[in-house]
Amino acid sequence: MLAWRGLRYAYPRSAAIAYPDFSLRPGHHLLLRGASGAGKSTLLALLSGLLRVQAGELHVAGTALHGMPARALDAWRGATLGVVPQRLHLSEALTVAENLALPALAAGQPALPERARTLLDALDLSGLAQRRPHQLSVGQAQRVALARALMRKPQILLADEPSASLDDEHALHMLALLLDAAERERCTLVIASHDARVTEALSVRDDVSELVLAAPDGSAQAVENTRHSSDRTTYWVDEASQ
Ligand SMILES: Nc1ncnc2c1ncn2[C@@H]1O[C@H](COP(=O)(O)OP(=O)(O)OP(=O)(O)O)[C@@H](O)[C@H]1O
Repeated sequence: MLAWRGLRYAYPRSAAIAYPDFSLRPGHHLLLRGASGAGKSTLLALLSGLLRVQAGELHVAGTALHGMPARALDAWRGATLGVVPQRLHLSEALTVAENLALPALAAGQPALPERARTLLDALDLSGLAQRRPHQLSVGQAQRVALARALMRKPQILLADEPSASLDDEHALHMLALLLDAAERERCTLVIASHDARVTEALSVRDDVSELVLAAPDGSAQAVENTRHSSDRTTYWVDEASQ
């Protein structure tokens, strides 16, 4: 479902971020961890085709993204990925129902109101379809963003720092909702987080792999230690090579 080899990305006038080769076990979800600046957001942008692969191979949901033209990437992204961004990016000018319709409409597809209703019900948002984002609680807004990400039945659900700025109760609830949604919708969940509460909550699951990126500190050496246990895999990357 997710695999890359020799994957590197360099921003202009910056050293390349080199990612260790990785292949997600079938049926697993991915927790992407790492210090600030280690390259988590860059990796999410590569996985979602927002950044183009500069070097190496990247396979996401059965598609080779390396070498794919930008237009094809756009169409692939809309049909394959659901994204819950850290800042939810709900449109304030639109109602909840309209926010949910947006991904399909933007792709020239029908608005799928039935699908929206089903998701709103499943996420305990029934009755809020005509509200605007500023009329929602933080938790409700997050669930709307999750519903929007699920609208087109994605194969991969990406969540960037889903617990940021949430208290313990809401953070764990959001995590549970993501895992439930992934199970119900049969999609692979990719969570980027440096929240210890998320790590701890996911550590009891035997269907979550972790990829841990360390902040580059100037060392040019790449070191990868792979720790396997019977039911869990953690890849520790001590340095991103330059
Ligand atoms: N647009 C950009 N131009 C230049 N350098 C960038 C750009 N975006 C990110 N970087 C650099 O690339 C490296 C990886 O950044 P990235 O945002 O992927 O890290 P991160 O692990 O997501 O960090 P955080 O947890 O703080 O969000 C950092 O050194 C960052 O300064």
